[in-house]
Amino acid sequence: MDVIGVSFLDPLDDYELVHRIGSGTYGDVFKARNIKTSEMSAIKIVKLDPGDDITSIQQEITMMKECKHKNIVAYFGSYHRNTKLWICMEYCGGGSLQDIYQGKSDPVIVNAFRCTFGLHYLHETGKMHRDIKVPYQSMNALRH
Ligand SMILES: Nc1ncnc2c1ncn2[C@@H]1O[C@H](COP(=O)(O)OP(=O)(O)OP(=O)(O)O)[C@@H](O)[C@H]1O
Repeated sequence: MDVIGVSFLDPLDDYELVHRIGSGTYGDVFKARNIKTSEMSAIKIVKLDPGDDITSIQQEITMMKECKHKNIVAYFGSYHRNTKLWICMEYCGGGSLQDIYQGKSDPVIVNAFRCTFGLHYLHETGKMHRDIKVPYQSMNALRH
């Protein structure tokens, strides 16, 4: 079973695991530090057993690799070592977009996010605002 486009080197030569962030469908996700650059990373570690269907995980890797944009989580690379697949990506410490959407985050973040809905409205109505400000008050659920 070969996952395409992964390294067979030891990921622990490049990354130091800091702590476990959580777990998802495929395995645990760890916060990690790049040993050379000190850059923080999130690493998904997936246990692969012989005969496992790797189609979905391969799709996830391919999708991450293809998406290169400053506002999309960056893909750093993957390793297949022993029976584990390590998928390394940019660490996003701000919580999930769903938390922000539901107003469960820092008021500045929630309100900055709310502003993007305002921008959408302005663009739809053909208007441009050149001095958007972020309010710092209510934590009501977002209106959109
Ligand atoms: N790049 C990241 N930076 C910070 N935390 C992350 C990152 N990717 C995942 N996490 C966190 O790790 C945990 C597991 O994420 P994972 O993507 O494996 O599963 P999920 O999104 O919770 O569910 P599913 O596997 O069904 O998509 C979640 O708490 C998630 O917020």
